Amino acid sequence: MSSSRHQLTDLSGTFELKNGVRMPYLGLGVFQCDNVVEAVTLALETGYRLVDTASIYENEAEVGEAVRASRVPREEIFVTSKIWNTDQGYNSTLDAFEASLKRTRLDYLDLCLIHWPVEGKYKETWRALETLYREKRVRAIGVSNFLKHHLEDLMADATVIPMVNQVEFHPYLVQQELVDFCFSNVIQYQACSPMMRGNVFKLDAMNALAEKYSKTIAQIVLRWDLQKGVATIPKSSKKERIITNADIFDFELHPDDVAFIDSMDCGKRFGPDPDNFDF
Ligand SMILES: NC(=O)C1=CN([C@@H]2O[C@H](COP(=O)(O)OP(=O)(O)OC[C@H]3O[C@@H](n4cnc5c(N)ncnc54)[C@H](OP(=O)(O)O)[C@@H]3O)[C@@H](O)[C@H]2O)C=CC1
Ligand SMILES: O=C(O)C(=O)[C@@H](O)[C@H](O)C(=O)CO
Repeated sequence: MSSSRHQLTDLSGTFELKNGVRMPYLGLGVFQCDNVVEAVTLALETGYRLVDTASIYENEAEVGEAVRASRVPREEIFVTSKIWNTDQGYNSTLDAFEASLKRTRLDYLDLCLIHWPVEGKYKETWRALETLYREKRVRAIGVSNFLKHHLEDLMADATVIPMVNQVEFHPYLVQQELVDFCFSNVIQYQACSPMMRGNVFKLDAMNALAEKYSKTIAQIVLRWDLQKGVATIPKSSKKERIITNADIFDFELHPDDVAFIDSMDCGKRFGPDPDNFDF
C-alpha cells in the first residue's frame, strides 16, 4: 500500500470505511494518559479529529468532557471506545455500551470495537454491536487485536463485516498477512502502540531516518503508517509532542525507506499476544 492511494495532505484527512463513514488518518490515543482533558483539548485545537479511548482506560468521562467543551463541532470529531473483556456477551455488551455512552455524556459513539477476541464470547459480543449499529447508536463497528483466524471465524456468522481492526503495529510488528487480509476485506487497519510504547525512540535505524529527513522519529514512524494505508493513534500527554507528532503532512518517505522500515519486522510485541492473553 503506498501513498498514491491517499493524498495524505493534511491532518483533516480520512480513510473511508466500508459503510462510507470517514475515519481520520490520525488520532490521539489516551491509554495511561494522566491529563486527558488537557491533552484532548490541545489535540483538537491542533487539528486532530479522532480520540481513542476504552472503558478499561477509565477516562471516557474526561474524553467526553473535552469533546463537549471543544469549539470543534461534535460531528467533526471521531470518538472510539471499546467493549472490555469482562463485558463480552450479548446483553452485557449492550449494557457496557450504554455505560460508556453515559460516561462520555455524548449522544453517540463514532466507532465501538471489541477490545480483545475473548474465546467463546466474541461472536455474541459482535451480535450486540450489530444490533447497536442497526439501531444507529454507533456510526461504525469493528474489532481490536483480532488475528486472521479470529476474523475468519467472526465473519463466517456476521451480518456486518467489521469496519476496522485496531492492532499493535510498528516497525517490529508488521503482520503483513493480516494487513493484506484486512485490506482485501475492506477492514481498515488501525495501528495501536505505533511507537512501540516508547521503544521506537531507542532504535538507531529510526534515528538515522529521522536525521535523513530532518524529522523526529515519531514523525517518521507515523508517516510510515499512513503511507502504508494504516490509520494511527499515537499517545502522548506532553503538549509539544502532541503538536509535533501530527506534523507529518509536509514530507514523504521514499518507497525504499518504507521498505526498509518494513524490513525491521521481527514479530516482536510490546503488548499482549491476542492468542495468549489472560485478562
Ligand atoms: N486496542 C488495544 O488493545 C490497544 C490500544 N492502544 C491505543 O493506542 C494508543 C497508543 O498506543 P500506546 O500503547 O499508548 O503507545 P505509543 O506507541 O503511542 O507510545 C506512547 C509512548 O511514547 C511516548 N511518546 C509519544 N510521543 C513521543 C515523542 N514525540 N517523543 C518521545 N516519546 C514520545 C509517550 O510518552 P509521553 O506521553 O510522556 O509523551 C508514551 O510513553 C493508546 O493510547 C490506545 O489508545 C494501545 C495499546 C493496545
Ligand atoms: O491499551 C489497551 O487498549 C490494551 O488493551 C492493553 O494495553 C492491555 O490492557 C495491556 O497492555 C495489559 O497489559
